[in-house]
Amino acid sequence: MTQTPPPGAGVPDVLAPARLGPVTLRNRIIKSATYEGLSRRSLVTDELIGFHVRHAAGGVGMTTVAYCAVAPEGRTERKQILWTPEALPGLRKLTEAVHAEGAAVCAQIGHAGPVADPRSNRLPALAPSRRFHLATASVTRAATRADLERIVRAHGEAAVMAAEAGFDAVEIHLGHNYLASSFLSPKVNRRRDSYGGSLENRARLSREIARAVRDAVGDRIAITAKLNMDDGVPGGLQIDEAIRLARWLEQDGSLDALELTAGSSLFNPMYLFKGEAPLKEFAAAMPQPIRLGMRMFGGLLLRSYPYRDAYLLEDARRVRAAVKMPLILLGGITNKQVMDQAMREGFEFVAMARALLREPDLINRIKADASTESLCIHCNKCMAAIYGGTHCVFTGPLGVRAAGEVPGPSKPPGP
Ligand SMILES: Cc1cc2nc3c(=O)[nH]c(=O)nc-3n(C[C@H](O)[C@H](O)[C@H](O)COP(=O)(O)O)c2cc1C
Repeated sequence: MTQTPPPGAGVPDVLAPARLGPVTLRNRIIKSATYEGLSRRSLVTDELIGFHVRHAAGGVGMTTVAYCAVAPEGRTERKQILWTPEALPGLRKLTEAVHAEGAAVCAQIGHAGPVADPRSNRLPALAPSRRFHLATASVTRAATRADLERIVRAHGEAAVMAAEAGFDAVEIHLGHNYLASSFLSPKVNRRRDSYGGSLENRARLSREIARAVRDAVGDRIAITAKLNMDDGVPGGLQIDEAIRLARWLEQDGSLDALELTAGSSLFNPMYLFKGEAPLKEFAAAMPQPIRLGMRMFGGLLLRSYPYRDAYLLEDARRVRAAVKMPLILLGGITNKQVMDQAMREGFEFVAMARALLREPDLINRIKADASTESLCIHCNKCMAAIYGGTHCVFTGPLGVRAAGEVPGPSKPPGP
């Protein structure tokens, strides 16, 4: 006689250890990249180490060092970490400190392309095609074939350095209209060569980068990519094409998992986040002349969207149905119920950003009490803090809750 499986049988426990490629994480919860704004002269600082130690001590399975650029012109701003031999000692100190807290550590690698600030970098921003962009108030330079070869190679070299520095994983940035994602976008990519036009051509750069990273490090570390499902802009990449690309990436075998994201730092940043648009705070944090542009046109760029838990789940379910490779659900994961839902729906991992900026120890609190609710209210004011040390405006730079602060009210359920 066959026994009826207990409810939830076969569904992984989000708090139990899990394999990500060659690495075992202590649980299935990943701190997703939130640009820390804590590097100096493109090198690691003690503040950056402290930031990740707090998240590691707070219970996540893996923390992600945000956006480390593979080329000087690919930094969003000049002080951002760049993969150079001089950066290695600091990165090594960081990975050792995170490991000492029992967490794994991933480095997000990429090229900001048209999102890079050319004034800060003192180099023109690269894009598929030459074009003026309101978000950076500048004209991009069309990448040459030699640029693309150099950038693909640089991703492989960055992954080798990451492995040498002790990282457990790298996450390739294929989202938010950064360089690889801007090639995917029919709106931004107007090329007539083999990198433009059909989806096969627009996807070439992303696939070459993933292949170069795999060829460079093999199975020494895990390799993931953060992939847009929808740019959130008319004429941009949309879910049907993203699904085709996810299938190709799966077939290529270059990646151990895909983290699913959405939105465009060029045209529609709030699509990434949902919730309130922190217009005033953002304008105040921007250097001139972007500040002026932000005051005048910011409302066009930063639109508010209603927030709900697991707000990317609908598109992510479609990707889930199309591929077998491990997937990381991101976007409005704030409590155990939503994490359990993600596991039930077949996602292998969840990734979290704002709720962990609000409370770096949220996962430990959830471990102690599964009914714990996040205190994050999705005001998105943390976004405006990225230029001077990313933090929650309520919690402060050290991620400390106010004395006596208690968990907030429940939010509306997700989809
Ligand atoms: C302050 C801040 C900085 C961010 N920086 C990055 C980044 O450097 N790279 C990246 O891919 N995503 C970045 N993100 C996006 C987050 O990784 C995540 O995709 C997004 O916040 C949605 O997840 P959440 O609902 O858990 O916050 C950032 C988000 C915030 C709030």
